[in-house]
Amino acid sequence: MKPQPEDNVYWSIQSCEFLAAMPYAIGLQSAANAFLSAGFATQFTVAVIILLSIILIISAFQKDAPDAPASLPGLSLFHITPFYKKRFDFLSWGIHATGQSIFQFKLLRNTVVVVSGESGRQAFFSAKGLDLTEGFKILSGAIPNVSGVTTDLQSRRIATIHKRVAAAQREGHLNILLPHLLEDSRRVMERWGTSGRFDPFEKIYETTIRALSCGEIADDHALVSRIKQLYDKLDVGTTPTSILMPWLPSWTMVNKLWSTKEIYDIIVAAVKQRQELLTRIGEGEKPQDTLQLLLDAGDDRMAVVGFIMGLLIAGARATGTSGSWLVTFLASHPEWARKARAEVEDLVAAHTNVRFPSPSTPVSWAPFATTQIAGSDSFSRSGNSGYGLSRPIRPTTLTTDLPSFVTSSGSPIVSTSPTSSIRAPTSPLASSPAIPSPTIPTAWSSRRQSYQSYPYHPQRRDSQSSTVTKNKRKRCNSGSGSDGDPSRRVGSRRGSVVVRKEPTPKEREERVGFPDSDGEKEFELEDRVIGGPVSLLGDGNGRRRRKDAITVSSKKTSSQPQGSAPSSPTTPSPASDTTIPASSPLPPLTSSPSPFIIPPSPPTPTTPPSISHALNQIPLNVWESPSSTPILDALIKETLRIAQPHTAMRRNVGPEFYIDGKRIETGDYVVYPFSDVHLDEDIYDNAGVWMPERWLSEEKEKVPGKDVPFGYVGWGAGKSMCLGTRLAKVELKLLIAMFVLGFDFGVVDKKGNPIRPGAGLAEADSELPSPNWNDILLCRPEKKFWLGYERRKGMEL
Ligand code: HEM
Repeated sequence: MKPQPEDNVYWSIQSCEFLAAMPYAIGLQSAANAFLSAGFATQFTVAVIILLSIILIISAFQKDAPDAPASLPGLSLFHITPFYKKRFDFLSWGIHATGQSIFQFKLLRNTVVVVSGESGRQAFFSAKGLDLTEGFKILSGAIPNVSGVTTDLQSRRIATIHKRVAAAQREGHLNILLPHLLEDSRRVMERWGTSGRFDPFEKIYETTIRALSCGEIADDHALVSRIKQLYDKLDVGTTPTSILMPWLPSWTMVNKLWSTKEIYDIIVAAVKQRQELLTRIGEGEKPQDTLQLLLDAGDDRMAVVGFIMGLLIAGARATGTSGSWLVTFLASHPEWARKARAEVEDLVAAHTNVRFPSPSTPVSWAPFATTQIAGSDSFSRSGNSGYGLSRPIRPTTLTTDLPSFVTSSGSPIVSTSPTSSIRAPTSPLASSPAIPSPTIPTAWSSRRQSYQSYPYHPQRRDSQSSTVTKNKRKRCNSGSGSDGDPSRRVGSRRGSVVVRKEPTPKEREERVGFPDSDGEKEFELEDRVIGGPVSLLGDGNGRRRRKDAITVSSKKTSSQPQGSAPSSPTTPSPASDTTIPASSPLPPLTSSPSPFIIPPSPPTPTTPPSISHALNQIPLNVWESPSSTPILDALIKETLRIAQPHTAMRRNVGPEFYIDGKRIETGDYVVYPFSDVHLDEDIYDNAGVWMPERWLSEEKEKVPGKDVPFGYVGWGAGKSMCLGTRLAKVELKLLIAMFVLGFDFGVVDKKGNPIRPGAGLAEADSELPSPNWNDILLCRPEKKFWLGYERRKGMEL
């Protein structure tokens, strides 16, 4: 019987025949043949593309639920690249395109909800279900991905890491770290030579490695540079494909894997090296650094490696980036560099026995009279005037301030005599080179040696310490130093006792405040070494503390507990105090063969005091006290506001909840761009302009964002505040202090010419570096720039 058309089976067969014939009709059969005969890589790629297309088509036809955030218009495939490559522009566009403060888009199968506005921000930072670690996993690709070591960590492991981060920032540990951080900055800056130019985004990062790792890495410059390169490769390898499809064997993915492996190997080798050292020295003195802290806490090797790998990104990279921007802003705003320099000089005057000359020392900056090279960025040019410019920062659509022109001319006039007259500077920055006292001993030179005393250092000298230490102790105990003149005070600092002529009240007054760019000042100080000891005591736990600083004067001999900074943040009175505070953290000195430290050599009376030596004497609590460092604090705060392009990323681990009436499903990713609050003109006047003064207003109500919930999020907010704030702030302050005391500097173009306003104001202005919020990690401007610098005459780093 002939099948009838109504017969379902008949029509099914007919349909099948038709479908079977169709590929021939449209050429798909030959495509299928080509696909089957292609290699695996092609087959794989084609399969992925087909799969993605299906997902995209399906998602394009999905309708938003009534209480769901508005979806971005357009095909979601086109949202992926801008989210990673032009994030600031993309998110701003999203808000305009949807007309909503909260919207969503798709990253393949992942829903990402973007939150903005005050109430959205409040909900975002307070929501219990929003998890930072889960959010970063998929949305940020810059973290080296080693499952179980840096990613996919159990919450117990994460809690342990947080505990260790806190331990690494306790006062005792920071006190130990402080001189090492200064020494790192000194070594890095010493390598720059006396003048030249450098790319801050390449060079500043090098100073931030030690605090979160160990001497084995931080003391090896080649290794530090290599790590920087490898983390840069991770950044470059962070493409949408490598983040969203990590299983796709693309070239960037392979590169990323390779870099991750190399970083891993470097850190594993350093940890192994330390463990071998510990076996060798047995009960002997252990190194005192963050790695040791982790090992002492009983963490296994993988936990230690994970900590260092992860925090070199979360911590060292963030600190390096902020440091790079800080020096860049200072280079563009000499008036602030001057203020920072004056503040640090005041700290030195108030808390140390080192006397740099009066801030009004007459030096006109003549940069680059001699040419040296920092890294490969060499250039040569003859002497010229300094840079000076207040410049606007315009992340995208932002307002500007008016540039002000400052200039300098002439050659440096540097006195080498402690009693010479000093003329006022004409350069904005070149205000106060050191007139080194030839009689203050350099405890720092001995500290430099301490770095050679690591057991793996080729020049280690183990056994020379005890006699030196004993001899010095004897000299000190003789109580020499009192010459009966009450205006002279005597202090003991690491192997020396210094007699200093007390400055008159007028002289003291002149040292305080910002340098007077026109005024003429004279200053006279006398420093005389009369010998000196340092005694150290162990604390019974294998750690040594420097014993009391010994102070001898015509009236009294006093001692002060050592090794701990005074707990009160109040600033000790400067020279009127007869005791030189002994609270600055110094590497412990001992007669035992330490793997970390060797005792100081006898003081060399002719060596000038170095900046790092001076800064090291400033107690930790002074660095941390807002009343001691208002300028440095304002600089940091403003820099984090305007040059931190962070987008906070979270995943809702459940349950679902609402933000601004819009439902956030369990599993959704939620992001909040910091630009939403930090560039908000309603909170910050001239929000796009770098203006540290906004944080210095004496009237509380004028401090921006004071009454706005989470009005400033530079260190995070809510339950995910930055856990490294304390360390990062100290690191940044030390960095600025070293830089402004050691150098005159300014922004230069590729030919090495200072970028400054003048006849061609508009061009010069457009040349100046301005944060690029589309660069999601560094905020680095698209146009390359350099900082030109010249070492200040007479200043030892
Ligand atoms: C200038 C340097 C630094 C800046 C600007 C900075 C900024 C931030 C910000 C904004 C957050 C919150 C991120 C978010 O909400 O998505 C954060 C979190 C964090 N930071 Fe920092 N940070 C810096 C240095 C450091 C350092 C040195 C460490 C380590 C010692 C560190 C450890 C962390 C950790 C562990 C978190 C995650 C906290 C959590 O999981 O709740 N940071 N940081």
